[in-house]
Amino acid sequence: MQLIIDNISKTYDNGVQALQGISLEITKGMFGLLGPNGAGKSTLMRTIATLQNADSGHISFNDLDIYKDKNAIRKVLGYLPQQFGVYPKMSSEILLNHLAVLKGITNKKERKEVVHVLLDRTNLYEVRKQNLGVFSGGMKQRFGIAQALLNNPKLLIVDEPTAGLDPKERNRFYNLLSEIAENTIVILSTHIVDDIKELCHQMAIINRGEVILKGKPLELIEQVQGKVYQKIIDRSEFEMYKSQYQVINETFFMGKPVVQIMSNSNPGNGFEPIDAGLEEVYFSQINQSK
Ligand SMILES: Nc1ncnc2c1ncn2[C@@H]1O[C@H](COP(=O)(O)OP(=O)(O)OP(=O)(O)O)[C@@H](O)[C@H]1O
Repeated sequence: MQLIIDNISKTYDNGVQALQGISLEITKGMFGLLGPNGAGKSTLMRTIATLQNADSGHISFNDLDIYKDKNAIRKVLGYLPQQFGVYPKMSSEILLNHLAVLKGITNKKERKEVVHVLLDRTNLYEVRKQNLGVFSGGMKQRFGIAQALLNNPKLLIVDEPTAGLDPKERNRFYNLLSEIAENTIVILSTHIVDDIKELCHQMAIINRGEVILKGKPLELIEQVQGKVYQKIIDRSEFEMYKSQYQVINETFFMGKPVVQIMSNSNPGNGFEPIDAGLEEVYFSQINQSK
């Protein structure tokens, strides 16, 4: 199973270059696409989902050119968009049943079974008669996954699904996604570093429409380990540190400003080495590509 994204570019009518020569090879399992707001994640997700065309480049799934045969790809595709609206006065069972009809499950008995299996799998079976309007954010997202799984997809695209979920719901959602990823390609777009850390065996960071780093999270972390230092400073000193060091992040520790830098050797001057993780990988890339 393989999705190949080859040199995809897209400029919107207003002149924004949302994607600039994106190339990625994605295999079975969970792939994390990480980037700040406006990086181009949703544009790429919609493009893969065949909801909009790229200006140039190719995308193929298992040797199938997705633009040449959009229907073929739609048969094997599940998609949870960033803004997923539900009918608030409908129950999850009824709406999922309607959506199943739209996806072509015409046999009533089969449809009922599929709907029940999916509600059960997303932990919504008990609340299947409740109106979607009273669902929490996490429940709505799980319903979003249930509808995306209706056609038993081989490629599942989820666009920023964990924003706004509390830690418990986020964990529950991670469990669901990782189970699906056992035999599916799942592309998870997110600006939340923890999502990638917990779930993905392969990842890419995109910024301003370009892939600025790709690889396996653990290997990328290894590359920065031993090179990140931090120091509590005075707020007024930020600019000075920025001019003297390769600052990757400005953060806080118990309300005090902390500056984090990259350095191949110990910079001294009160800086302490830190155990670098994916966050440091992310910030070092994003801030370098500014
Ligand atoms: N339909 C559109 N018309 C014009 N510009 C657009 C359109 N959609 C997105 N853009 C612009 O393209 C760029 C990439 O947007 P996109 O939504 O793909 O980024 P994103 O990484 O998903 O960000 P976010 O997390 O904020 O959704 C942004 O500058 C955005 O303003």
